[in-house]
This record gives sequence, C-alpha cells and structure tokens, in this order.
Amino acid sequence: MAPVKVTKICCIGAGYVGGPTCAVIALKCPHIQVTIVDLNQARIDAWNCPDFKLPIYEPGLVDVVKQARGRNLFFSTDVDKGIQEADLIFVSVNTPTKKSGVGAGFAADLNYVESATRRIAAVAQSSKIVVEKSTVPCRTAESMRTILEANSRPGTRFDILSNPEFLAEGTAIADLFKPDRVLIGSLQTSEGKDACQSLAEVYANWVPTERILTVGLWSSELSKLAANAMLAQRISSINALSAICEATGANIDEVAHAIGFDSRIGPKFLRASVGFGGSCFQKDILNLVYLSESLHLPQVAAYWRQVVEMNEYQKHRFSKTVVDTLFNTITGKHIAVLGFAFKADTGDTRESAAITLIRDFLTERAYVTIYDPQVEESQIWLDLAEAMPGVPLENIKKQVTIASSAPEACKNKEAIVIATEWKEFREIDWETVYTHMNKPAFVFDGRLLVDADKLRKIGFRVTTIGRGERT
Ligand SMILES: NC(=O)c1ccc[n+]([C@@H]2O[C@H](COP(=O)([O-])OP(=O)(O)OC[C@H]3O[C@@H](n4cnc5c(N)ncnc54)[C@H](O)[C@@H]3O)[C@@H](O)[C@H]2O)c1
Ligand SMILES: O=c1ccn([C@@H]2O[C@H](COP(=O)(O)OP(=O)(O)O[C@H]3O[C@H](CO)[C@@H](O)[C@H](O)[C@H]3O)[C@@H](O)[C@H]2O)c(=O)[nH]1
Repeated sequence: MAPVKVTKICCIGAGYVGGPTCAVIALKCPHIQVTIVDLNQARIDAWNCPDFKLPIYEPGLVDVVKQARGRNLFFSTDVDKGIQEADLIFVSVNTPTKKSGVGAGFAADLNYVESATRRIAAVAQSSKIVVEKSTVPCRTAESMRTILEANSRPGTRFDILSNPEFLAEGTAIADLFKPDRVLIGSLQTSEGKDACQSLAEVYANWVPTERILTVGLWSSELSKLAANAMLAQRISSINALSAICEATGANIDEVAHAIGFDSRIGPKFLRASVGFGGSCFQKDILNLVYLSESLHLPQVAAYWRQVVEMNEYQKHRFSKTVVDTLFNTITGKHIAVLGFAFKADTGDTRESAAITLIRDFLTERAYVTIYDPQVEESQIWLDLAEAMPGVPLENIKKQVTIASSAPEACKNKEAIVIATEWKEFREIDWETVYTHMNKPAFVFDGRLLVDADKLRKIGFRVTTIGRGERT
C-alpha cells in the first residue's frame, strides 16, 4: 500500500491550537480542504464572524483566516460531516488536569479525547488517519487505537499518529510558519510509516524536510511533555536564582546574560518573572509527575514536582514583597495591576500569575484596579470568582475595578504591580502617572520591563524581581 494523498482534513477542536494550526495548514496547502469543527457554537460563530472578531487574539491570525476562509478553510459545528468527509483528522481538544477521581490534581482529563475518538469510531464510513494533536500522557494513542479498531467497519482502517504541537501563544503564527521542528510519531509498521509519510507530505508544503522528525508513537507523546517540562524547569531555575539575587545584591538580568553566553545553556527562556502561567506548563508537568508515580518512580516524580512548587513559591514571594514594602500592610490600600494575561500578546488568562497575585492582595483586603489590553472584562470576573471559591462575586466587585487604560488604572493608587510584559507598559508616560499617584508611589516590576533608574529619578520607589537594590 502507498501512502494516502491527503485532500481533506478535519480538525476536531477550534481552540488555541486547532484554530491557528489548521488555518495555517489551509493557507499553505490551498489544494487541501480544511474543516475545523467544534461543539461550541459561540466559538464557531466567532471564527465565522464577518468582521473577523475571532475567538482568540493572536498576532497575524486574522490575516491568515482572511486569506483562507471560504476558499479551503471552513469552520462548522457539524462534527459528524467533518469526520465523514476527511481522510485525515486532527484531534485537538482540551486535556485539562483532572479535577476529581483517580489522579485528581495531576493526571490529564482524557474525557474530551475519548469522546472525540468515539465519535470518529461511530460515524466514519471510510479509512482515516487519526492524528493526536492534543497533549496527552504517554500511550494514549494505544487507547485511541483500541476504541477505533473495536468499531471499524469491514474494509476500513484507522491509523493513529502523534503530532504534538509546540507553538507558543502570542507567537503562534510565526511558530507555525517557521517551526523549529514538526514531530510525527507512528507505529513502526509499514502502515504506520505510510500514514506518517502522508502527514509529513502535508507539512512539507512549507516546512523544510530536515525539520520534520519522525519517531515512534510513545517517544513522540513523551517528547511533548518533556519539552514543556524542560522549558518550565529553566524558568523555575532562573526564578530560584532571582531570590538569591534579591538577597545578595546580584542582578538576575546580568546573571542570565552571563550564563546564557555559554553555548550549552543558550540565552533564550531565561527571563526571571513573577512565575510562569499558561494552560500548558503546569498541566503537563503534573501529568509527567503522575506518569512517574504510576510507573513507581517516586524520585523522578518529586524532581519534576519541584518545578511547579518553585513557581508557586515565586508568585507568593512576590506578593509578600509587595506587602512587606508597603510597610507590612496593604489593607485598604489601592493597587493597580497592569496585565492580566499569562504573557504578552495573548488574551489568554489560564493559570496567569496575575490571578494568584490579585487573590493574595484581595485576601489582604486591598483594593485592586486591573488593566489588560486584550483580556475581556467578563473573563476577569470569571477568573477571580474561580480563584476565590466561596466569596460571592458582588464582594469581589467591591474590592476590584477594571480600567480601560494603564494611566487610568494607576490614578490615585499607592502602588503599581506589573504582572504581564505588554510592550505598551514600557511606553507609559511615567512622569504624568507619577503626578496622579498617592505618595510615596511604588512600582513593583514582576517582568523586568521598566527602566527602574529612570522611574527612580521621577520619584517612584521601584522594586524589580531579581534585583537587590530598592529605593
Ligand atoms: N494553548 C496552547 O498554546 C497549546 C499549545 C500546544 C499544545 N496544546 C494542547 O492542545 C490541546 C488543545 O488546547 P487548546 O488550548 O487549543 O484548548 P481549547 O480549550 O482552547 O480548545 C479545545 C476545543 O475543543 C473543543 N472540544 C472538546 N471536546 C470536543 C468534542 N468531543 N468535539 C468537538 N469539539 C470538542 C472545545 O469546545 C474547545 O473549543 C491541549 O491538549 C493542549 O495541552 C495547547
Ligand atoms: O523566560 C521566560 C519565558 C517564559 N516565561 C513565562 O512562561 C509562561 C509560558 O510562556 P511560553 O512558553 O512563551 O508560552 P506558552 O503559550 O505557554 O507555550 C508553552 O506551552 C505550549 C503548550 O504546550 C508549548 O507548545 C510551547 O512550546 C511552550 O513554550 C508565560 O507565563 C511566560 O511569561 C517566563 O517567565 N520567562
């Protein structure tokens, strides 16, 4: 049998991964029809929105959708039709951390992957290549295969591939246009290798072949968890060092610069911060911890768990610095928090460090004003309500205000906390902001974003993560 030439792709899940990934495939492969399906009608309506108010904010995404939508890119809630028409199906559904049952708090909730797989098994009338795009525990493809094979019709077959996604939010389109690598895992049978080649040919329309890596299924699944664990570990390492810098007078920027010059370490991903956030790092490390424990490897589990614990420590350490610096109490004080998204250039707030900081401030009975250029007001209320279970939203709203610009957020406040590294915060007119603040006026830079010396000259008292000096 020769590899199938893919002409119709269906992607199940129109989220942060399915949407941008398959929109780029449609753009780069005009000869392939790409249909992205989702059960969430509101999300699909937003993807189909005539004025391109898409459900996610991602630089460059609107341009891609503008070029391909209606040509060979379609968004629909008709999941069954999408499955039936396609010869290759991406499963790109969410895999959050389990909230209850066995493995709660650690293991991935595979309910959505299983439902999507069962739907494929129930409605497919011809052979399909099924691609695991979601991040999943090692050997999930085996469960998918068991479900699919138990339900296949005579004369049809399912081949399962693992093709984890490595895009980062905020740079998704650039990452998809020029990926460091595309990883495809398959069974090492001739059918598995053929399926792998079919998918590799799709990517080869724009990705150089030497960047398309083909490996075994389990290696592919584990490589995704491993990549995220090692990236997050770098951040926890630099954040752990930032605590030493603050205690000794060393400067974390200088330390990162110095160690990053070692070509074995490299300069990227060494930016100390108020803690990593996002939907992936914590979830995927906890997943690895769970996997290690299930495999009776407690020392390995403890090693990776510490990366998450260090991140929690960093967030609370920063909140405590704010309280300590504001004369050991923030009760009744007014604090502006600039940034709510988990990083710049995204409207995504999942696991954002800002949420932890604000919860800490509210628990200390401070008043908080939040400004973020991309996060919807309704999302902020949802996140705060979820972060403070048992506290009615009306009570949270008595302590929290949402502002429509950074200068407005900072007016008449005692302190400014920079929680997300939005470029516009660097360009704030700090002189004017200073004149409208209560004195002494404090800035806490959790993102190494502002020029602390310049702000001090204006009159601010500045505390920067990973720097010993304060005034
Ligand atoms: N967000 C990222 O930057 C990123 C990057 C790489 C990998 N990942 C992984 O990709 C996967 C998806 O992440 P995401 O951020 O896109 O999630 P998301 O929550 O934004 O999107 C998932 C979508 O799947 C839909 N869905 C769930 N079950 C369905 C079903 N049975 N049929 C049809 N639609 C269904 C949901 O309605 C939702 O819109 C996760 O496993 C995640 O770990 C995410
Ligand atoms: O030097 C750094 C780099 C990042 N961060 C923080 O780390 C978090 C994650 O950032 P980033 O990795 O850029 O964004 P994600 O969209 O979460 O992307 C990660 O998670 C995705 C989902 O699995 C993977 O596909 C990507 O490769 C991986 O980078 C954010 O809060 C950043 O602010 C730092 O604090 N310091």
